[in-house]
Amino acid sequence: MPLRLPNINGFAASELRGMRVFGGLLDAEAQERVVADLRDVTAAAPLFSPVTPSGKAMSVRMTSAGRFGWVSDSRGYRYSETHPDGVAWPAIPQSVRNIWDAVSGTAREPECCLINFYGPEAKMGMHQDRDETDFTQPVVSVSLGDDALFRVGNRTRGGKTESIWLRSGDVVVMGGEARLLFHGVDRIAEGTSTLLKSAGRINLTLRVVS
Ligand SMILES: O=C(O)CCC(=O)C(=O)O
Ligand SMILES: [Fe+2]
Repeated sequence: MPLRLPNINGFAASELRGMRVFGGLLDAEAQERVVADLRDVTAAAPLFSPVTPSGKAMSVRMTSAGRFGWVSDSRGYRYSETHPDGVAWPAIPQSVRNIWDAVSGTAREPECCLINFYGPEAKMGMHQDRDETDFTQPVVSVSLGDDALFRVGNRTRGGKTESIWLRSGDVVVMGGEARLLFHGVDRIAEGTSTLLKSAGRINLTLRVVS
């Protein structure tokens, strides 16, 4: 996929190793709309604490919206059409789909909106997003709530990395050459945002799965 640098509503993307970073793409009202819509999602598909295949509890809590949700347990990491409780995932809210439409640069629709909730102590180790079928399709990440120190590495594990703080309303497109870069979250800066009722951060990742 060619690397496009769109200018959306006056927002020029900055770049981090080919990831496009739209700083402050969502204004306060847009952020509040998304958070309100996410409350409906988590009411139908509650946040759960995933366990890695090796049996370690992840520090983030998660749930999903869309046809597929991402799950992890002793059987491995995978996409599933049902929540661990057995229910279908709720639809991806329109407020979230609008973000995808603005920045993804693809005609495909997102099939999964993974919702990660980071408490003040949560982090996410360096990983690639590679449970999807088509790596020409981007992953779009939306940050809400407290700031997060986001680290980007290389296409193989290890090597030099670069970090940026992601703030509430920032949107990152991991596409093209940057689609398979290792990335993770080292820490959350507690109390840097008042968007959420409690301290912490929500990150959404929108994905084409099939
Ligand atoms: O929280 C973030 O900014 C990144 C989340 C992520 O990499 C993932 O869910 O795969
Ligand atoms: Fe990821």
